[in-house]
Amino acid sequence: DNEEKILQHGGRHERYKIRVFCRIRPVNRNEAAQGGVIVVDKIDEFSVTIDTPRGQREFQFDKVFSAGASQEDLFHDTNLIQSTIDGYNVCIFAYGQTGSGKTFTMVGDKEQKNPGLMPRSFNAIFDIIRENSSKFDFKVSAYMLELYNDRLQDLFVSQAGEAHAQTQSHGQARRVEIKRNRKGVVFAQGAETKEASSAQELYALFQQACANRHISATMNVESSRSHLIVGIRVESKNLTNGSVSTGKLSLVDLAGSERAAKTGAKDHQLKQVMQDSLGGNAKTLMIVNISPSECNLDETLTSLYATRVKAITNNAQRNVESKEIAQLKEVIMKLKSGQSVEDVDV
Ligand SMILES: Nc1ncnc2c1ncn2[C@@H]1O[C@H](COP(=O)(O)OP(=O)(O)OP(=O)(O)O)[C@@H](O)[C@H]1O
Repeated sequence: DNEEKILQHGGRHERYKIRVFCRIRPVNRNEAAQGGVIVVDKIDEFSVTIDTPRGQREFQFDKVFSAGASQEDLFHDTNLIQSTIDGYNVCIFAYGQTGSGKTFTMVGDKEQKNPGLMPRSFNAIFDIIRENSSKFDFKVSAYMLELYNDRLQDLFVSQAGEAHAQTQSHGQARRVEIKRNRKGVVFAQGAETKEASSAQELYALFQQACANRHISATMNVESSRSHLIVGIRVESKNLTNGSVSTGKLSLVDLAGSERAAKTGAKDHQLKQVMQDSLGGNAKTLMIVNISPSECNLDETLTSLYATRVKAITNNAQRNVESKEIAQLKEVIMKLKSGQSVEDVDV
């Protein structure tokens, strides 16, 4: 098991090494037109070599996917959906230069003939829910954000809707801010959350969110400058003992890394979004996407050096609360909303 688990405190905490996958995309037409010289080679399941003018460099990963690897292969090896249901913070993100295959990996192609990790995760969440519905009550909700020029935009609020809301609130734009709760879990305060009761509903929410992006995710040069953040909360109540656990799956399609590096100083919000994923309490998987071609050699090397984070260990922690605490919270909620609290509640 490459998760390198060390159980502590009755299984509530585990040391979790951040996993890093490397995915090499196929040569594209543009690269073929420039000669199509390939400088990247997957030499075994865990290693890639890069031919540079100064000699060959070798990089190690938890897994390497060559140009022939399918979307199914990649999703199969991520293996983190059960953890989300079990109450962990899980983060999967794609890193790499513009055009290296981040969106293909996370979302898939435009026609969804080859769906990526997001739609596959949506399906897997509801498959697991269906299998366990006799023992647990589940609630799935999502928020979707775009981070553009260091500003967080709620993708469930259309820009037309936002303009209307600003008129109503005397020009005050609704703000989404990244905050951290007492357990250290990062959340997007002020972001609209929507419930979904099937994978299809979740996908429809995702499509609605994409329609509200600043720039369409395909074709436009500008697309590479915005980060897409999809957050999915899964709350499960154990029907036998009443305990409640809340897991969060964050799926992040980062902006092109070469631009992120150039505007690095301004990316404060991105740091907060990612802070519980890197060195925090999440189970994190980073996928570094690279081009195989000589013409992208410099960016490929930069990406590979930048993602050598194998030493970072997270303290993954389940978010479970006992039946008693869950009940107390319910009582407090009722009191706050002015309802009476019966003896049986406590
Ligand atoms: N593994 C792959 N197999 C087939 N096609 C791929 C693969 N990876 C990427 N592509 C294709 O290459 C093109 C660029 O990929 P993609 O849009 O995913 O790059 P990106 O890293 O998200 O770029 P940007 O930073 O500009 O958003 C797309 O047309 C995509 O379909």
